[in-house]
Amino acid sequence: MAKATNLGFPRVGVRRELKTALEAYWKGSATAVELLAVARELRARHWALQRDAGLEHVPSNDFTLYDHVLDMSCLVGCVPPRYQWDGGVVDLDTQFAMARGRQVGDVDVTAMEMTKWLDTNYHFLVPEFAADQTFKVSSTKVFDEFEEALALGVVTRPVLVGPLTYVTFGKKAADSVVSNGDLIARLTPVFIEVLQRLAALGAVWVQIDEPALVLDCDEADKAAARGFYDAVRACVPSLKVLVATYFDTLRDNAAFTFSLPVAGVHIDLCRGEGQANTSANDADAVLDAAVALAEGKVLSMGVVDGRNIWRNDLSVSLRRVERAVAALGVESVFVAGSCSLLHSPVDLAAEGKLDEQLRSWMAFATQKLGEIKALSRPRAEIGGELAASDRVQADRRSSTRIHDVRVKARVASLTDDMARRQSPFSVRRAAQRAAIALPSFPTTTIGSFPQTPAIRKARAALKRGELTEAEYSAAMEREIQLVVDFQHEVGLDVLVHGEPERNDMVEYFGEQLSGFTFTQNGWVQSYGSRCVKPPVIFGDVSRAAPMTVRWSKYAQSLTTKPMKGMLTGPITIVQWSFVRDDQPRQMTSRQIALAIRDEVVDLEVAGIRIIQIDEAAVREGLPLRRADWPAYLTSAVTDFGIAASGVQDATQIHTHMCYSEFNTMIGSIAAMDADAISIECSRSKMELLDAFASFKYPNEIGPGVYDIHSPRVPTVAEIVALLVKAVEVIDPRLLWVNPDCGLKTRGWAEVKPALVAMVQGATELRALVQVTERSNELGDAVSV
Ligand SMILES: CN1c2c(nc(N)[nH]c2=O)NC[C@@H]1CNc1ccc(C(=O)N[C@@H](CCC(=O)N[C@@H](CCC(=O)N[C@@H](CCC(=O)O)C(=O)O)C(=O)O)C(=O)O)cc1
Ligand SMILES: N[C@@H](CCS)C(=O)O
Ligand SMILES: [Zn+2]
Repeated sequence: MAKATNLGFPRVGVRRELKTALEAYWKGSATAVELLAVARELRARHWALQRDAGLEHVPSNDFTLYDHVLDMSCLVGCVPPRYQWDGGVVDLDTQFAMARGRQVGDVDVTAMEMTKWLDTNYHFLVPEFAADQTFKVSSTKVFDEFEEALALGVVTRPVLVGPLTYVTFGKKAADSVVSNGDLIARLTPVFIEVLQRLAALGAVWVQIDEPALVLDCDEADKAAARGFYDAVRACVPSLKVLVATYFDTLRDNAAFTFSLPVAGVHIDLCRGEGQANTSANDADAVLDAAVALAEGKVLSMGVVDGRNIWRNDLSVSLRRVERAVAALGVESVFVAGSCSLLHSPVDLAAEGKLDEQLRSWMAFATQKLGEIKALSRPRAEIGGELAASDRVQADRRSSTRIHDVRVKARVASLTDDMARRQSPFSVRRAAQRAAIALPSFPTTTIGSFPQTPAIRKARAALKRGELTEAEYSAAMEREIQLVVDFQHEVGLDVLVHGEPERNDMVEYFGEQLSGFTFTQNGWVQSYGSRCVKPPVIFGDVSRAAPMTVRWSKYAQSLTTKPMKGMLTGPITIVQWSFVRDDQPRQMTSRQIALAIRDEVVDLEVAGIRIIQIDEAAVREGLPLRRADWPAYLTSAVTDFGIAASGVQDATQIHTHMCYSEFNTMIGSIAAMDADAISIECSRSKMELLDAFASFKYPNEIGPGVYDIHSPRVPTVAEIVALLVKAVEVIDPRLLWVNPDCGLKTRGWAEVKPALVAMVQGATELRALVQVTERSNELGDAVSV
């Protein structure tokens, strides 16, 4: 009936083969040839899988060794000067230096900035545009991979990040007056050269990803994008271009997008309907509007959710496909995932231990290929699939496992004052200063310490039944002792237990909360070789028993210094889980907020005086359209308040957020009213602090002083320079000193010197800036 197509497939491999190969290469235990062989094998496997599933359009260049936006920067030769690129083809080690920084011999370069890909937990490397930025074709990857697939008998649809999106998410040098339009114009001949070469190699279709079109778009940027697509049409008329949009609907950009001179447009028909962070969009209305605009074009229908694991309701989706086919004709409709399947785990068949009923409700990337194919076929041919899908949907709807009347009653009985601390910040601050003795510029870390192979081995052994619970606990307690000893030795002021017992900051809580289930191999790439296994929320959430108290209590027993309790907040748990799609996300996060509140109160009762509730993903969850922000932010602030406000004034609540631009939501961050917040700042050289400074953020703040996502060890001078920048804009009495984020991805060899440098930096700052606290009222501090 219609064409079965796909926008992108996960790269890591069902057993995270790419991760293993990359990390071996970085460690020096594998050669580039070995790494590239693994990559080639993965590509071949994934192309074969898609071809064998019957897909007619299979993507290429969706694979990457690190990040597809980094690949674009290499393709167009956008390599910042600090990498001393020779201007030829960007080689492997230059690419990895851009991704991770490099510190070898005399060479010491920082990595490029990394940030979230729209509202996902995937991180991309932010393109950097110099004032006089020029572009030229500087990589052969997209051609090589097209030819590689061709040799295997698959004519693929190469994928490129579109110029509007590439430029929108890039960063211009501070001294630059170049506009997005200028950059798009400079990129146009480079793209045309690439597209001409692809056409010459035999490409029929090319997919140009423009998720920027689901954002609030500038008219000038849209005009520049039109100029680009006009030029492509004129210069490469034989190539059919599919403009792919996803993660939200096009709304006021729909008419513009469908008016572009391209062969097809892909739209996301899964966001909205209770899944996105947006006000619910009626997918039928979105589809009807698109069909009306798609005259003469292919409409690619993103009906299979690329960002969740629930099985598709084939009856609902098929009706939509049939409506589009009736209006546009069979040749003009593609069936597809809503976005690249990059955001889904690879294969449900790799799950040996999932509860059978829950498993029957799920589909991972491999299963989604089957759903796409089924939806492309005539109704008469898929009777069996439709009946099975209807059974699954009915089973899920009527399951008693989903609903818990006690949880619903507790949410219904919430009152406004449960979301507010007892006293305002200035009163709490006085109580906290009396209860917790700290120097000026107190030093702390974000929570995790290196997750060493020994820790992971112990956990794997526990899972296999080779270690008893008691043996595992003893091993984790030894790790905690080690981490506490180290923090004493270095001289940190507020200690952490190091989170050795956690596989992941969200999955760990998901494993202990009712209403969640979790997978064995449901890995999804987060950045580079780093993956997460998002837990699955299938029902009402509650806390069966304390989750972290025993570890924090044990850690506190080892020291007289304050031991910070460590929790993950409700918005982050929702954002980094696969979320139920049968109720609004706000209801799910409210239930989790109550569970976290109980844990916070239990930590306080256990003697923990500082408790951090990580809301690392609160910015990432911000809806893509401004119109949807108020509802999300109001709910997020309330959830945090509910989680944080069960404690006394003297208990200090911290929060932590990473990789975010905060300008857009600084008022809401202030309204969360955490006593202290730590944020990522160092890759952006404290630029992110500007939002806090210009807002006059009222509470305490710890701007990250070194980048933990890079193996590079910072110098004391660098840290002091960043801190001096920070005291220029932030009241010094409010300033904390901490890294950007948790240290779990680093090794001790890097963490030790880095934290020594950080504590030394704080000491030097104390000598440079004396802070006198004359009263509890802020605004009259003296800094010299
Ligand atoms: C802070 N960040 C996080 C994000 N999202 C999360 N869900 N969690 C986060 O912490 N998003 C933003 C940032 C940056 N993103 C990440 C993402 C991932 C990591 C990371 O370190 N991932 C680890 C995997 C962590 C994990 O689940 N570990 C498990 C399983 C370990 C394992 O691989 N076991 C082996 C056997 C081990 C052996 O025998 O030696 C196996 O199963 O094969 C655990 O510890 O138990 C990664 O390595 O990718 C960080 C930041
Ligand atoms: N407490 C967590 C926060 C990461 S965002 C950690 O330190 O890893
Ligand atoms: Zn973080």
